[in-house]
Amino acid sequence: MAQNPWQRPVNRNVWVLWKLKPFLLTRRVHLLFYALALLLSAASALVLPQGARWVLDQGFQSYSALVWISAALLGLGLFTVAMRALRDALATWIGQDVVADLRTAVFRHALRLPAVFYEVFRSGEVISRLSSDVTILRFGLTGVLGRSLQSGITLLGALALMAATLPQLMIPGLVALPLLVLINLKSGRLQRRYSRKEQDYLADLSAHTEESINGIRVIQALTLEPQTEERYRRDIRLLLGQVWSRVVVQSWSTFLTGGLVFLVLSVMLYWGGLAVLRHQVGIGVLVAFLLYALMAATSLASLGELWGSMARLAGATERLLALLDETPEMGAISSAQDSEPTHVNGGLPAQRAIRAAGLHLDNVSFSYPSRSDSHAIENISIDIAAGETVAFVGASGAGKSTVFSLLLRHYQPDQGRIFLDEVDINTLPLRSLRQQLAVVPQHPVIFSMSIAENIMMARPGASEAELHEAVHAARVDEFSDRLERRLQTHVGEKGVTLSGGQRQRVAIARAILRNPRVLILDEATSALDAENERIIQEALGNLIAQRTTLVAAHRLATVIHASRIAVLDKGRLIAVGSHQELLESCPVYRQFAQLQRLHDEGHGEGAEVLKIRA
Ligand SMILES: Nc1ncnc2c1ncn2[C@@H]1O[C@H](COP(=O)(O)OP(=O)(O)OP(=O)(O)O)[C@@H](O)[C@H]1O
Repeated sequence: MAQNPWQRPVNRNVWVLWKLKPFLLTRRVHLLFYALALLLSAASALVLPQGARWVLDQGFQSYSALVWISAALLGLGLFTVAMRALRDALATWIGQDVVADLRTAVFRHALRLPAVFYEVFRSGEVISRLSSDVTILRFGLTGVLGRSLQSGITLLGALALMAATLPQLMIPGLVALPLLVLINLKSGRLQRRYSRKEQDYLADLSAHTEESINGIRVIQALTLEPQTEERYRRDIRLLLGQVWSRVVVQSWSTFLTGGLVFLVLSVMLYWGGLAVLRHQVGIGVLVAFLLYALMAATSLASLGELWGSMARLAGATERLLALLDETPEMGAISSAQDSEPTHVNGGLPAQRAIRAAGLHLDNVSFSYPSRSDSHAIENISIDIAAGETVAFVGASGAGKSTVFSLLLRHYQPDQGRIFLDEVDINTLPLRSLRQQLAVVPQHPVIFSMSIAENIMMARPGASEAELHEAVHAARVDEFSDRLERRLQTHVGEKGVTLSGGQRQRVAIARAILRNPRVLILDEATSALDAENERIIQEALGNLIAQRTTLVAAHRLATVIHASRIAVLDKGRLIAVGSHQELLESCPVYRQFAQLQRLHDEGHGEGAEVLKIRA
């Protein structure tokens, strides 16, 4: 089972439920009515044994008394069930509302957690918390808390009325009480432990399920179905093992508590019966007392059971609230207006009237938190003028994507600063920074919606004309026009119905529509064939001409268009210059160019470009 710091919150105390107070307090009026209904339903239930006492002692003495008593029983019964119905309806209402708020708050927070968080925390676990833990909370808040309160009130009321009716008969109950409490405490503790593990195994199961379904093609291609199935079975077995242990403890506890309660009741009946036989007390008094004893015992047993459920509830609450305690990214976007790109060129077509931005990296070093012992990039300094196109080349793992992640502030440099137009990006609001940048990643993320919606998410307020302009510039229309529903075609989960190159074109259209000041192309055209890459390069040419562009590419044909080329080697910037300068002065670049030439000649692509430029 995977271990990570977030998986098992240390403190599982039921007092964690207190932390739900802010969510509950927004429903004060409902809570007030709920408390009233709870009190009244408990009180009316406590009156019933008094009615029984009266019936037995006086009810059968005249016809009119019998009529009155029957009518009173009907009235009291109706009142009790009405209060119960009101109590349950309010509990459900409040519980569902609170859970909806909590769920929204956690989801909202999860959207704003930094990249570092998701490196350690598997997305499946976040999903598990938002689904299975929320379900526990939903049933817990509506059922467990309400029933605990009801049982608590009934227990206190029944004990008080027992003491008022036949105090001496309470002795067997008082003797058995410590034993009952002990059994309940012990079983509660054990159940808590098992249910905690149960939740962790469940989180693991969801994470594995998500991973397997997401990677289904790899699993099928590697014929790993039996192994994956076996892992799933093992997860289920572990989960069931915990459930079984919990059920065994629960059953033993129910059996022992129930047995003890009936023992006590029998002793009470025997002693009380002797007093009735000796005419020391009326039969109605004894029946009322025994009814209260039964109520007290039932409430106590249900409180014991609820203790276990309360622990489950506390665990689920803690797991959800632990997410809320995580620190969001610095300057996280808080409202919808915050994330809307606010371009100065308003309704103008996307490509016009945007000012490029200058960039300056000043001695930047960074290590990923999970690999703090090695630098992903080290002492990088570079000045990039507004409107310039700089290509970053270097072997896989040299640090190209890391530079881009730092620019987007997904991570903070350990050392050094990054300036956008001479302003330290850390001093910029995140919204302002990110709306000036657009990234076309190597593996674009496509959502399960239409092609148009996927592109429009880059700028939700864009006009139809702007959308079509971006679609055409990125050559999306070349494949969308062949589809029956054109841009309205649904692309399936993660865009499975599109090819890699088509997904890249959708991402390029997004960037064009976003209309940024700095464009980042991270192997953006790697999945395109030479012909399509040439077409897209042309389209990007327009876009690139008016803004600062950073390109990471393995293909020389792509890199060669840049104004300058920056060569990265194991996280260090070892040379910056034009293609020709680097060919002459930088052995690493020369080797890269040679390898590319061989590759391009081997594939018959790009060689032309190389010859013309070199
Ligand atoms: N999230 C991460 N956690 C830990 N280490 C990482 C992470 N992402 C990248 N690295 C490491 O940082 C170094 C730089 O990676 P980066 O992705 O920036 O390289 P790259 O030049 O973009 O490579 P490629 O051309 O293969 O995309 C590599 O050693 C990589 O293993």
